Amino acid sequence: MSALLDTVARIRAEVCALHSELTRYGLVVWTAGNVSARVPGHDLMVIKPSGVSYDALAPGLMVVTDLHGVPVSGDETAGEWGNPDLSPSSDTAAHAYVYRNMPDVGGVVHTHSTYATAWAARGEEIPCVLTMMGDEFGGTIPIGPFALIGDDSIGQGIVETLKNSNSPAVLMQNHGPFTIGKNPREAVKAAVMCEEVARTVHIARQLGEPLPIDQAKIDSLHDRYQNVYGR
Ligand SMILES: O=C(CO)[C@@H](O)[C@H](O)COP(=O)(O)O
Repeated sequence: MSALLDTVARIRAEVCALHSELTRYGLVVWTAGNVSARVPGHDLMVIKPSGVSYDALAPGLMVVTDLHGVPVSGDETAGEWGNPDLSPSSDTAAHAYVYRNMPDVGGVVHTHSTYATAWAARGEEIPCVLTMMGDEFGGTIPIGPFALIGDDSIGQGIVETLKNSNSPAVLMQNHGPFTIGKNPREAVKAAVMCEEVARTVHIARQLGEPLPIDQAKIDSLHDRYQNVYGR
């Protein structure tokens, strides 16, 4: 049990700190965005509490839930994880559905970053017209279906859209980006990159028609960035 407690404490600190990246890169306003992480080897996840300001977050406020989004109570965890006054993020069901159905995913992020959400509002995928998109997304950033918040609907849309895609980002229609990664830091990185390319392609569109990149070249970019870059 103590190894698990240590692991959860480390992940709570990591998830808490990663929310600073959302504010640092201007991806969120007020409390509208969240990061979660899987607890490896356990049917547990750690996620931001709902409605708490980013500057008030602390590791001990991160909520531990099972993979159905149900908070794990203090009784079950020797009082170490319970936050009786805090609810997990309102997007918890979506994050939990992703962890249940995508076993390789270790982190999930949701924001309403401006440019990516503007593409989502139009229901338009972002075409792969930048080498940075080939690198990070391996193609277009797809649109997911419209889904209401609160149950598995958003999670189903994320999984259905991303399971056959290279992209770690999906723009849920009329809502905003959800990103995944093998760990929460990678999911945050995808959220940062998603907003950056959404902004750049939007600006390019104001000036003319962006040039597409051949799929073979996109595949080459993606392979290099995923397997060679930074190693
Ligand atoms: O999309 C929405 C609401 O429309 C959510 O992303 C919330 O804005 C997240 O708030 P928390 O419950 O995570 O504080």
